[in-house]
Amino acid sequence: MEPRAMAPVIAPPGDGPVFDFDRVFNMTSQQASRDMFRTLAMQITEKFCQGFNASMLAYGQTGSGKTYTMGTAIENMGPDVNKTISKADGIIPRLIISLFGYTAAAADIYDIELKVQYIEIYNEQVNDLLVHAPGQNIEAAPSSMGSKLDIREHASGEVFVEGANSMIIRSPADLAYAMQMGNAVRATASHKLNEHSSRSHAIVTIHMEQKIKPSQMKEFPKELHYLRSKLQLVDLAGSERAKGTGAEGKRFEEGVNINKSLLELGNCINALTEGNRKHVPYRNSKLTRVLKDSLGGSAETLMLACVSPANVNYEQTLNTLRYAQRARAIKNSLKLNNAMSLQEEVEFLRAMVNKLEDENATLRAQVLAK
Ligand SMILES: Nc1ncnc2c1ncn2[C@@H]1O[C@H](COP(=O)(O)OP(=O)(O)OP(=O)(O)O)[C@@H](O)[C@H]1O
Repeated sequence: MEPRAMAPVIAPPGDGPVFDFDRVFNMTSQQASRDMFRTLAMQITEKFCQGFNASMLAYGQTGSGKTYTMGTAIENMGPDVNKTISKADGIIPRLIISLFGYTAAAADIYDIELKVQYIEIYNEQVNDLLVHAPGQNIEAAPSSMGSKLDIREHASGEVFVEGANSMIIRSPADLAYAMQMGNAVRATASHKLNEHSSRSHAIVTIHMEQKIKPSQMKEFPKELHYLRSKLQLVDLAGSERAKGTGAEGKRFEEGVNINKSLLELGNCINALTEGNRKHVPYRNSKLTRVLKDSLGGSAETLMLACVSPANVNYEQTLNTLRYAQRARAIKNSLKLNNAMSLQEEVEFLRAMVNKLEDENATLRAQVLAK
């Protein structure tokens, strides 16, 4: 969220407020445009692959295009993602392609492990969306849907969702499958629970661990021998005015919880921009607890503000722009995640020694065979 060069300025006609942003995409912007891809997908993929935490949040009123732009609703991605990507596919499928482009290019240098988690926060409850085993029929009724998961923090400050399933991903198809599974579970639940898919915050988290290959140890400085990073992709629930919606019962409760969590997110943003980092109220909602690492932490964070061009939505648009304007003022300090615990370091070195011994044995066998 740190300011970058060349911020375009938009202003409503007359003496209305003026907002500045890093980039503005208008109604003619295409998902596939290089600009959109470079600014959104590539920028955070690059940081993530370099070993920094990264995150992207889509904020805006209901129906403003958050899911469409993020590409959370991956539908048609098959094993060969490059061939199946379509003009309308959003950021996530494009990000998957650049991510696997990197892992292929770095395969001679690092052993890379990727894992994905997919959760939603609905009515202040954290639900796991990866509830099926890989390969299982994802249309089947999810067994553990509705289980309440807890958010915890490691001593290092790293936030994690306790008990959330992690799927190892070895190919773009694995990641697309995980997304499709999560979406199917969300859709099943939304059928049961009053269309809640747009009433919940959806969070995809990708963890990457990179361990240098023994043969490359001498080529790279020690701080690049081990990298661990986390990428969070967040499709926030739609912000809505409470008054005038006529919502009652469950719908009203959902609205209250969405507004409360978005308000708490706004409060954290305010505290961070006021420089009062000791009293950032992360603990006031599940959403802010999960996003603690990404907000005001050591992550590269990008907020996407989705707005409607219609006059009737002027007030909502103004609110979204104000929200994004404040978020933009947060200054994160990027930090490389290359620290290992003593135990991890011992295991890492042991694995290196084993690999070197294996390589030596193979070489010796080859020499003897000659
Ligand atoms: N740039 C766009 N081009 C074409 N169609 C779009 C675009 N943005 C959104 N849409 C369409 O508008 C509808 C609403 O968009 P979307 O579901 O992405 O909104 P949302 O902000 O995620 O809503 P909610 O808060 O309810 O989840 C969808 O049918 C989507 O396909």
